[in-house]
Amino acid sequence: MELQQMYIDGRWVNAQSGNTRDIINPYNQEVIATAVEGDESDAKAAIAAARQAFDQGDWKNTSATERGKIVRKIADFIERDKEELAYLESLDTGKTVEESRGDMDDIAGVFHYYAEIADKDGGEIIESPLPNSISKVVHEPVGVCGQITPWNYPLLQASWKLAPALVTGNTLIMKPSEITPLTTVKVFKLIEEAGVPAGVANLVLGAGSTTGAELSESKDVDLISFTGGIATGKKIMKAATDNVKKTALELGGKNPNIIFADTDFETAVDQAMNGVFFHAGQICSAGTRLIVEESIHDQFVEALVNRVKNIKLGSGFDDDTQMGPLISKEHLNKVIDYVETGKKEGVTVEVGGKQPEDPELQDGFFYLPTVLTGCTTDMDVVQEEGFGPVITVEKFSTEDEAVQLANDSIYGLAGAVFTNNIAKAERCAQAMRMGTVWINEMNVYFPHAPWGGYKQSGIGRELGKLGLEEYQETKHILQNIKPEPLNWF
Ligand SMILES: NC(=O)c1ccc[n+]([C@@H]2O[C@H](COP(=O)([O-])OP(=O)(O)OC[C@H]3O[C@@H](n4cnc5c(N)ncnc54)[C@H](O)[C@@H]3O)[C@@H](O)[C@H]2O)c1
Ligand SMILES: C[N+](C)(C)CC=O
Repeated sequence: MELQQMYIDGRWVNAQSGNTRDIINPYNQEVIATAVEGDESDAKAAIAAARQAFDQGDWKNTSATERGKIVRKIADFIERDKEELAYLESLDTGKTVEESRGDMDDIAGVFHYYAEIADKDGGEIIESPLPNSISKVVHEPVGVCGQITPWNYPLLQASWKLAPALVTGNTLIMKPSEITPLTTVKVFKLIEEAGVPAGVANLVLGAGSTTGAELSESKDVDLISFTGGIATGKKIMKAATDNVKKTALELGGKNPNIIFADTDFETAVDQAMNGVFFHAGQICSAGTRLIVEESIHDQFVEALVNRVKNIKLGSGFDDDTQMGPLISKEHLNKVIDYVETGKKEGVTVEVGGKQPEDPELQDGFFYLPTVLTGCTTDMDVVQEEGFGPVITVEKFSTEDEAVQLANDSIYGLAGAVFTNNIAKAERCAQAMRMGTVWINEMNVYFPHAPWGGYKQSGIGRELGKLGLEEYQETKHILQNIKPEPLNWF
């Protein structure tokens, strides 16, 4: 594969230092590509290009219709190159190629959605209390946007930032996770092909502590939009204070899934599995905290365990693989430590709880799908985001208790409730302090609906109209149409 380069001011460039980084396939640890490894100096060059393009370029004054057309082209190109993108995403992350194809459909959908709504906002005339005046509210781009993305959904998370930033007339610098840059590099080629002017969209590659930190700290960046872990989010928020940047944070989750006894049993078991073992649980909104009504707890756990034993681990490119590896050795070790913590806290490992022994999986970063019972809210395994194929099971006996357990968390990203009593489901959904609540559903998201977290799961929203507004300033323009002296002084 060709060297993965940065895209700065309309040119594909190497790092100023000349450094590079090997990109590793998590299935077998083979080097799949080499990427240039930028640092602060490359990030500064990209910020300068974005600043110049915003302050002196035409992008912000290009009509929203025209910007929408260009963003629509990006969507079309993603559809055209879907197979290549899906291949790269699976190679880089280990997820099944079927999942990656689904991601690519979602990603094209995000670019289409924002292309479509780009020119639907003509501002608003509002009532003015002053005589002879016109009062107007308009939206304008924020300016230069830093965008930092994680490794679990590399291109999906990038699309949630790129599409709204571009249609609203901002300029941007994106920094993908240093371990999964492949699809983001490819999409910048499509951005170039679609005719986005030089300097408007810039790509830097490199570690968070260098390139990412520079984007968060720089006084020339007006907005920082970050998706990733809570610890990094806190650092970014602190770094952003210096020039009071706008800050949008999409952070982690520890997402409860409440199962009432009156639910459709088989559906709830199936959805609970999907909710946590999809992409080996490396999903911010994974339903890793199962909260089951006491009367069906044992039966539910038994059904879950029986099915979990049959999950097929393997290469994302094999048709029968249901779950791929974890992203890296470092992350695998975190998941191992997380489960060991649970064991020390007294949980029962019903299934899994270790790495697989299958000789074919020894080169990859695999961990067995794991079910832990006997869990209580005071345990670290229940409170911390494990970000692996591990589900903790708690019991409840009343609706109030279920909601109270679900809300007992520093996180508030997403949650689910399974019941056939819709009034009860609605009451729970209202009481659950989370940015998304699914009723008899799990892990669904689409461009029209806002996504984001309550509490420490983040600040702001992506997707939907709110996801567009993150990239806009709001201006009130008041015009006196019959100016006269006030004669006050
Ligand atoms: N809320 C959401 O929508 C959402 C979506 C996907 C992932 N996530 C969260 O992301 C986390 C997993 O992703 P991760 O391990 O890549 O997260 P991470 O925080 O380690 O890294 C995310 C990005 O931040 C960069 N970074 C690291 N240190 C930095 C610093 N000091 N300054 C600036 N940038 C820095 C990294 O290089 C990477 O690009 C999980 O917690 C998951 O829940 C949240
Ligand atoms: C936001 N989502 C669900 C696509 C990915 C979270 O990790």
